[in-house]
Amino acid sequence: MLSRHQDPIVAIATAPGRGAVGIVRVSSPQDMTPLVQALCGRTLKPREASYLPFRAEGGDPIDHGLALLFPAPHSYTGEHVLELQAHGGPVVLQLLLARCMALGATLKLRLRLAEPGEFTQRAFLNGKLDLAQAEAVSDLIDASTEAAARSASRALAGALSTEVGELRDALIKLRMLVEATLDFPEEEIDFLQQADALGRLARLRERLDAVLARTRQGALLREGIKVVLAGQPNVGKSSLLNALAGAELAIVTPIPGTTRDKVSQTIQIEGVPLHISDTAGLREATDEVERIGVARSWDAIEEADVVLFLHDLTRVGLPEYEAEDADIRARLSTVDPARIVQVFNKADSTAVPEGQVLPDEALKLSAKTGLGLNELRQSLLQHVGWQSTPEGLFIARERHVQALGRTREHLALAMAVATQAPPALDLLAEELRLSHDALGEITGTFSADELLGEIFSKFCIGK
Ligand SMILES: Nc1nc2c(c(=O)[nH]1)N(C=O)[C@@H](CNc1ccc(C(=O)N[C@@H](CCC(=O)O)C(=O)O)cc1)CN2
Ligand SMILES: Nc1nc2c(ncn2[C@@H]2O[C@H](COP(=O)(O)OP(=O)(O)OP(=O)(O)O)[C@@H](O)[C@H]2O)c(=O)[nH]1
Ligand SMILES: [Mg+2]
Repeated sequence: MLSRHQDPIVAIATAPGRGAVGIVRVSSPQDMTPLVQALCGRTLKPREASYLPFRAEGGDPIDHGLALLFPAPHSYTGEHVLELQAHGGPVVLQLLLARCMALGATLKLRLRLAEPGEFTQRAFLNGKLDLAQAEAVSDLIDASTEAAARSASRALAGALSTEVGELRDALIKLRMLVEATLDFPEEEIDFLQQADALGRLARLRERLDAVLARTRQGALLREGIKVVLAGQPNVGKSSLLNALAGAELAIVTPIPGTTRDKVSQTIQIEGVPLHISDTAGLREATDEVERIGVARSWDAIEEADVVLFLHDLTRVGLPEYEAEDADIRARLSTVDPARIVQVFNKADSTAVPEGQVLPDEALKLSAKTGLGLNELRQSLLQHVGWQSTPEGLFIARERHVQALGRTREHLALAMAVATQAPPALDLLAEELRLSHDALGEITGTFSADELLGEIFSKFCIGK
């Protein structure tokens, strides 16, 4: 039975709507000469643009455009690819698409509409791209900042894949040593001493840590961070959101309890997306609407990467104000302190109470004048471990960070086993296998054959 991955697929490749040029693209594992002949009225030279009419059923042209044939395997998908580059009107492109589908039926090609990402999926299945590169294609298209686009392009060119590949090669060498000792005990390979397996493990983990750190940066750039503005009513949360966003997004009034719903906006600092939420001031709510708003504030705090706990400098020290702040502090005690940043707002005001000593790490700023906002921005980036635009940054995903984390865990377990005397070789082999599996998830290239190939190419099995 033919799998759905063997069906020819077709889609409009360009964005919907009007455009100067629009492309309909077909990818097929089978030769496309009959389709090309019927549609273009002639055969095409490989990888050469031909200007010709795209013919409707009766022979009339749907449009005149450029046809391009990329014979397999030298195409984006690794299959035969036909591109019809037409005028970019939505109706023209729909007609071309429908014509391809109709010809597919007549010629019994099993041609169907492509699913989202299916051309790139084929590129992955045919080894044109690995999984991390395929993901980078999508990240490049979705990039909303220059930094994101540049780093997605680097990932597409294989920056993450290369790093992972180097780790994988080192891991395979280690596995070879251990598996060989297991499989050929008569060889009496004392791999621990002779091959310095422990040293190799330690070096591998060091390299892994370096890749993990860079991958985290890449993931930050892609996923961004969730920042929540929290604190008593009237401390200036909405004013701070507006100041950071540079727009009047949330309503600001001197009336405590102005904000009731969560107001969110994504801004960027040094290309890192910050998803900022302004929330209802935290207090014992006086009505049903506010009560729900405050409950949402707490939900937002739970989910945040960073909580900006805002205070009002003009009121610090006042007994009633301090009592309210203490209540909030008590409830915030369940939140990891590393996620909380203390911010004292209204530093522009002359009414700052005398003799007030602020915590060392606290930030003083003014949402009104913008004083201290740059320090806040830097502090936010620092808080999530952003290192100012390192050269060669590649975009990455939380999935990659997680996979590298699991790779590291199994490596640490392997090290623990290897340090025992005598080491339990089967356990060691298992932890290394699990580590290798986790690493392989990133590029999607893991296969047992690869490992066996390495082992048997280096050892003389006939001995
Ligand atoms: N018109 C058009 N532009 C496009 C694409 C496309 O499919 N069509 N792309 C995609 O959506 C991107 C380019 N990606 C591509 C990747 C590989 C090959 C290709 O033909 N590869 C062959 C030959 C390589 C070579 O000549 O060096 C190969 O891999 O063997 C084509 C496009 C962006 N621009
Ligand atoms: N002097 C001074 N006043 C400020 C500053 N920031 C905010 N305010 C004033 O403080 C009052 C409350 O500001 P908001 O931004 O609405 O405060 P909030 O924390 O969102 O209040 P709720 O929505 O009620 O929780 C307004 O009158 C602002 O003009 C500041 O930096 N300096
Ligand atoms: Mg508000």
